[in-house]
Amino acid sequence: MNAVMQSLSRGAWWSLVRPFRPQFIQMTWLSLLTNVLMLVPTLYMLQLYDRVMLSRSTLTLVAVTMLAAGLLLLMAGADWLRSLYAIKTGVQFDLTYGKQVFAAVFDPHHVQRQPPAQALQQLNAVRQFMTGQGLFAMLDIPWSVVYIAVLFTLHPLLGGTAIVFCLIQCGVAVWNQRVVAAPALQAQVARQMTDYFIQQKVRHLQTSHVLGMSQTLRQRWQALLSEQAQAEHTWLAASDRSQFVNKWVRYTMQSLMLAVAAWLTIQGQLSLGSMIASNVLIARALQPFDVIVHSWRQWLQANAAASELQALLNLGRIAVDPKPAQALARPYTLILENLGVELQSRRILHALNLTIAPGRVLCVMGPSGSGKSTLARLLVGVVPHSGAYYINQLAINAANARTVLNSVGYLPQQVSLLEGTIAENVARFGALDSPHIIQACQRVGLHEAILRLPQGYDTRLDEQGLPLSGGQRQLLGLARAIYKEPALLVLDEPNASLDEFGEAMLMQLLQAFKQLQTTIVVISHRAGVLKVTDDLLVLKRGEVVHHGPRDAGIVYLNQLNATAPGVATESPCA
Ligand SMILES: Nc1ncnc2c1ncn2[C@@H]1O[C@H](COP(=O)(O)OP(=O)(O)OP(=O)(O)O)[C@@H](O)[C@H]1O
Repeated sequence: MNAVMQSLSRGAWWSLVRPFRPQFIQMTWLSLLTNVLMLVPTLYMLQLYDRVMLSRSTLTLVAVTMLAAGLLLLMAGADWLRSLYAIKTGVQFDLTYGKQVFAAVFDPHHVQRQPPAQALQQLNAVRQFMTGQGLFAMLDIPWSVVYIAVLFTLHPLLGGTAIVFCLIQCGVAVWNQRVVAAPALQAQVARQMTDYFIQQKVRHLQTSHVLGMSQTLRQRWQALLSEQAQAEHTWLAASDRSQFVNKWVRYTMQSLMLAVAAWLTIQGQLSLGSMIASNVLIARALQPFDVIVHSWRQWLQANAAASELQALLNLGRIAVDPKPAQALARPYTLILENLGVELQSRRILHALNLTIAPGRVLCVMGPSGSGKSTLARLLVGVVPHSGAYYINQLAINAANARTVLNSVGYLPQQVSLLEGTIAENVARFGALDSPHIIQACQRVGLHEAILRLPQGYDTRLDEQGLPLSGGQRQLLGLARAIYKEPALLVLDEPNASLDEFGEAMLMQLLQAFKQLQTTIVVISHRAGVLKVTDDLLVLKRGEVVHHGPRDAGIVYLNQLNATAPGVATESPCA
């Protein structure tokens, strides 16, 4: 919690809103107009008491009233225009930062400091403050000076008293910030932690229930909830206390101002009209401070959100709109030179030197945790590395992988289907190219099963891939990988959930893609894949312990299994 609070930097808010300076300047001008025109009711009142009442002229009354009504209409127009500008600026803010936040949240090379939904909520918090009353109050503060100047023209004592009252109101605002800031942030962080806990755990509802974890999870959640309730109670109590003090100070000051004006009137130094006008003027002068005190909570949230957002945007230094993919000519030859991968300060892959040729199937085997999946992710460009990785002599790195790898099919170990229709998932959420979608599903033997679903290819999947079975989800992941015949196909445990028919289909598929000169890398614990394998790579603790043609590899694996069982779960010769 402390870390989050320490990360707050004062400059974050301004650096986020700085691009919108022109709009703020326009709003400031409109604020000037609104605030100057807000003097109209006061001046009107003065005219009525000090001129119309004395002259008893109906014509003057009508003329002054019409002038005041016209000016008030202008004031309402300026205020309305200011609100419109604020709304427009909010939309521009969303358009400017929305894309960047999305890109940063979806950048696989950065460890996320927060869940995606939270980043978007933070964007909302900053935008809401930018377009709300709190910001207008800040723009109005300089015009309090104008009201004080008018009070000075009525009587220097009134002006002096107003300055003292404004300073007191500022003091209350600063005290308010001191009292409320820390509990507000603690409450916000506590709420985020509770929400995050629920979001994460509810995904595995059934497993938690069956394994008897529900009760322990509930206890943990209750502990978090009670922390949140405690933090919110502290915050709301501090906030209510400060609002009460603020209200008391404000009303007392307004009454005192009236008392000073009344005393000056008794002394014959002030007219009756000026006495009433002074009460209106001090209310106007203090109003922005009052709104700021009330909006303090919102301001703190927006400021904290701005700091978190800025940190996120600095992390995600990736192109928001990547350049179109460079056309890498098929087929792909992959070359890894002295390539290493380090994740969270641990060496996962060591000095790999490999050439992976097209039109051949490379099978990667090795014990659990030996780095197979990391190698797969590296080949599809989502893992930063040292050393060199080339495709057809073009160097691939974490920064350019997205724009360079234009034809990749990847099936991760956890299939990771997205919420959406079957067709959308196969087409990778791009334009729905029905012939290719159907072709991919036919190739993996899923087409008939999809047609048997009431809504066929339009069946919606949830984020766990339901209503498809485990094997069907894996086949759908495979269909998504082979969609539009990629030049590079990386399959991580593609047969883990497949029955013998599924496995036979997979062999046929790999044969077919070999004919298309596809570069194929398959990670598997199961020996079945070896039937279509050309080359075998064996990893152990992140190092290549064997790389070469399949048959020599099988001899090596058999020897290894005899001395250290478990390199391949099944015996390759079985
Ligand atoms: N994002 C990560 N951050 C830190 N360490 C990681 C990360 N991903 C993987 N590792 C570590 O890298 C090592 C290799 O993991 P990897 O998933 O590549 O192994 P694997 O050979 O595919 O294992 P399995 O056969 O069990 O799937 C493991 O020790 C794992 O803890």
